[in-house]
Amino acid sequence: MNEPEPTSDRCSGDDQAEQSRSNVRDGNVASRLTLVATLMPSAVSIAESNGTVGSGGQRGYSLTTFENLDQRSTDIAKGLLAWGVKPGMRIGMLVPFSASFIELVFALLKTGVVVILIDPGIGRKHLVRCLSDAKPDGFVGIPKAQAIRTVLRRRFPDARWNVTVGKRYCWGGKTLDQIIQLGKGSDVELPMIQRPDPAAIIFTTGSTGPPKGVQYTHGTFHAQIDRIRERYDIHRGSRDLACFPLFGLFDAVMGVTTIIPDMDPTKPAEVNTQRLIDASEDWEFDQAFGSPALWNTVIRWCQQNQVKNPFPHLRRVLSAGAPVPAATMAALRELLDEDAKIYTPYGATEALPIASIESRQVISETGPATAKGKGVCVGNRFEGVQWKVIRVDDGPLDSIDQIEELPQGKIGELMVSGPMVTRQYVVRADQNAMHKVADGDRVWHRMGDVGYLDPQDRFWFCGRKAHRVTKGKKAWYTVPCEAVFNAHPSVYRSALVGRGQPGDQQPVIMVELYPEKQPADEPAQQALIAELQTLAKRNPLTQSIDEIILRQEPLPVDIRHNSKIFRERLAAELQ
Ligand SMILES: Nc1ncnc2c1ncn2[C@@H]1O[C@H](COP(=O)(O)OP(=O)(O)OP(=O)(O)O)[C@@H](O)[C@H]1O
Repeated sequence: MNEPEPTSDRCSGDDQAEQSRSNVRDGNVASRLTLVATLMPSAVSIAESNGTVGSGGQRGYSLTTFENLDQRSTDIAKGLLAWGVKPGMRIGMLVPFSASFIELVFALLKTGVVVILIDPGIGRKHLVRCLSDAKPDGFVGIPKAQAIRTVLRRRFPDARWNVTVGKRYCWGGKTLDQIIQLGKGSDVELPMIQRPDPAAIIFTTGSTGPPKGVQYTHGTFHAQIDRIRERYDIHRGSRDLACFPLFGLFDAVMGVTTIIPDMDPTKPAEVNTQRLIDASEDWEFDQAFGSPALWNTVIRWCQQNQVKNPFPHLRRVLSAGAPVPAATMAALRELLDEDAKIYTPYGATEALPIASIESRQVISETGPATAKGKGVCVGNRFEGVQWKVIRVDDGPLDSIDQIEELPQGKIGELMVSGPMVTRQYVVRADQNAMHKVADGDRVWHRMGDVGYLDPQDRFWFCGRKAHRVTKGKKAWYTVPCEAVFNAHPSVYRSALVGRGQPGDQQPVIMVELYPEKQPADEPAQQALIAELQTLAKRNPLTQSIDEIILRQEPLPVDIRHNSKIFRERLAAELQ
């Protein structure tokens, strides 16, 4: 079960000091929660809006202290072990993001099982397929999820350990209450877990093919937590508005209060901003984590309602998963305290966090370069990350001897290594060959992103490797080319797509206009296309792009970030 890990994944000096100071018993990432619970037992760990509103207009919250969270997750873990669940089994989580979700994930980690985590935002079809491919030994799920699991039971032949969070109907297994009772009455010991032991399988978004199941070890989580805490200077006692569910898990082990707002986390663009403002009044949160889609909605709402300072205590905004345009950053800054910082971490499910940039740099320096087609600067590396830009290759690269590292400034594909970089896919394991490069003890992960490094060792993202358009030796990259068209005032967003087979493609630009800028008739449409063609001709990056299509419908994007354009679908429309 213990795979070899690079030496850099071992405890850092700080970790060791913290571990010995606090008697953290093992390498289980959940042991950090136990440590926090001993340091600040009665502090609020999770405040979850419960949908009630008092006579004075205040919203009701269900509160969980760190001690409660630690104790209940231990009871559940012991109950699962007493029932017969074994470390190393794979258990799927089918509980929507909530205090209960956080508690259950810690419980499963304490049990030593491998938690299968899937963002429901990836859609029903992908969800069932991913879960089935992960071959779960059981599920922890709400009644609705267990009912669906029962109907689809042939897809999950090994799923025998099923816990229902709520009322159990005709399907087997136990209820969560029964598990807690079992745990309370049991003297079973929690297993000793080491950092290289597997902790979770987390799925990618599936922007470039079906989602892949990434194996996280406890060490991966430790590295993520340490790097995020250090770089963003996060301290115990902070209060985080968690609009991006998984961050609630990190908050708990950092001693940060998680405030779960009244919103559907799978639809961030539909957030009700007034409810976030209410949460700010109630909790004075100083940190918030959300996707760019969420911040866009917040900005628009505040502008329309002339709300000037919606979150007066907020000092740290983390916006992850996709680039945040300079204009969005500037608009968000307008709403925040002058000292507030807005960070955009860069990374992928397989490797997070890799780099980060702060809004001031984007607004004053890198954003204008992005608009000219230089790519999106995602910032400099987190400590412990190593990266290389190598010549683009569409095939596997088995070992480090097969790569060709490119000089600074040249566009190639990015590969990374470090303790936060996962070593393998365990679902769609065939993809390991395409993404992993062996280098002695170390494994490099090929991000599937193209771009270049600048003289300050910052990475400039130029798009996905799979989305580049090629003709002979010539390549067009999505982000730089699209930026040229996005600069036109009528264009909301655009997508570069190839007509034909890779290596012999014609670049085509598909354009989504602002709704109010739709041309009224055919001549107006032709005039707009001509303007865009002139814009293309003026820039060496795009001068060979002749074909421009104005789409009537919006470009297809992922729901999770509302920004990852499904270019494969568009390409299929063209063929
Ligand atoms: N700050 C950022 N700026 C630009 N792009 C980003 C940023 N952060 C993440 N990304 C993009 O998101 C990708 C990682 O996304 P994720 O792990 O959710 O899966 P995916 O790559 O979209 O899906 P799949 O691998 O299944 O195709 C990165 O490789 C990069 O392309």
